[in-house]
Amino acid sequence: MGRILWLLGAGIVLFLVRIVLFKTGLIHMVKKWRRTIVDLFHVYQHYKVPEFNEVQENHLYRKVYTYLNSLSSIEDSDFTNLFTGKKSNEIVLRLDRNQVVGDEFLGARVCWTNGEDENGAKSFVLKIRIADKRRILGPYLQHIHTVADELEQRNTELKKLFINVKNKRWRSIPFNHPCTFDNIAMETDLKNKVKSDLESFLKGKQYYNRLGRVWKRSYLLYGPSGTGKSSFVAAMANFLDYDVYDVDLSKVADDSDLKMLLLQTRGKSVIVIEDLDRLAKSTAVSVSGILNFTDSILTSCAADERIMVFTMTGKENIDPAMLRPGRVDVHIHFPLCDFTAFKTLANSYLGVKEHKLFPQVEGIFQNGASLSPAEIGELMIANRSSPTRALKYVINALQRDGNVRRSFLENGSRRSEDASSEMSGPLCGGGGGGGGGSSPGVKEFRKLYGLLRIKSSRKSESYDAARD
Ligand SMILES: Nc1ncnc2c1ncn2[C@@H]1O[C@H](COP(=O)(O)OP(=O)(O)OP(=O)(O)O)[C@@H](O)[C@H]1O
Ligand SMILES: [Mg+2]
Repeated sequence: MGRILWLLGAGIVLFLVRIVLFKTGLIHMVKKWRRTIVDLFHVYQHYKVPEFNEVQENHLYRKVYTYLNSLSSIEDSDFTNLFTGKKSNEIVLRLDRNQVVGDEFLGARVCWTNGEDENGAKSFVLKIRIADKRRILGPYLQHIHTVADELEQRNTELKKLFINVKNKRWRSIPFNHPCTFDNIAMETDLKNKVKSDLESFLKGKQYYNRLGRVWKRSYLLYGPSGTGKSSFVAAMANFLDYDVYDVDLSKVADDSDLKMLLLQTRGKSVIVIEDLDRLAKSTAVSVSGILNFTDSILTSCAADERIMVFTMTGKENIDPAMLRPGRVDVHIHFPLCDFTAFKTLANSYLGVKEHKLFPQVEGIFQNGASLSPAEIGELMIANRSSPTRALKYVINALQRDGNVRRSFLENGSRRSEDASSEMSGPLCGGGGGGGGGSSPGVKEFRKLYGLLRIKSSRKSESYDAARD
């Protein structure tokens, strides 16, 4: 009887201890102690996965990052970061600096530490029992690869914009620029050509590989300010569903920094260098350094499936080597507004397809006045509540500034003609683009390499297809 009572008492005590441990959370502390004690009886081996190896991004680091952040054990950590996810109501967990997270694989326990040293160099450190290493290390890393690939596949709709910061590193933010080919005012013909060019690039991996070429394509966008070059880059990225790397040359110390930045870019991305003609003069990076960007030896070290885009106001000030065939595949001119582009803008900004003031606007364009789509767009946005008022503002601006612009361009054009008798035709684009004219050097180059010009009209000036 006494024995039964004793057993009953012991059972009740155990039950109460259990309730206390679980209700108060003391159980976690007990587990931690147990683990610390067990750890004392094992020998461990550590593996470091740095974010970068010398210059290149270590892809395993990214995979481990994706994998660890998906582990449910993060939720049990003492401390972790919370961020908003893709959707506004979604919360995601992210490892904090030096946070340790445990994982189990094939019955073995491993630990990861999210390390960062005082110089900001990041790495993950895997701690694994020597006794388990031989059995699980290989399959475990393979498992991380597979899970991370699946997760990345699911997250592909989240595009990123990378900006270079100091120390030759990229930092990214979500890229959600609203610009698409649909809302860019541009000749439909030209737009379709660019789209099909991009589509055939997307499909061309095997073709490029067979030719022994790096799978990349480069574009040169040139034209006056506010004509939509940057918007076009965003539209390209949206069309391809690619990330964007925006190279800020003023933050690049020299050519070798530029190379290192390129080597860290991932595939499926658009790499942009804006305002090349302005920046090339004022930065520490040389034209030859920029040319290396398109150089096959260098690019073959980096990821495939990349689009390079250079923007500039005019081609005259640029080194002809930059325009050499095979270096920049497609040249696209962005002219000032003409009447057709104006109508596209009126439709998208004011919702107006036809208007009694249109004939007057057309007349002004026919007289040669023009403004950039950005200037016209701004006037339309500011007066969007009244299309008639908006159009009157546009007419005033065209009559006032458009003619100033035209006379400026005419003078510029005369200067160019003085400089070389070989210079032919108007400045690129019927609207009178500021930089469309080909310099004599460029012209010679075109003749020499027999570059294909798709058309010879004004439209054609917009799309020089110097294909492979
Ligand atoms: N062709 C266009 N169609 C529609 N909107 C345009 C067009 N061109 C410019 N815009 C509008 O004008 C603004 C400026 O355009 P954007 O920055 O793309 O011009 P840009 O050519 O890159 O100019 P810059 O040479 O000064 O960098 C954007 O907000 C864009 O929406
Ligand atoms: Mg721009």
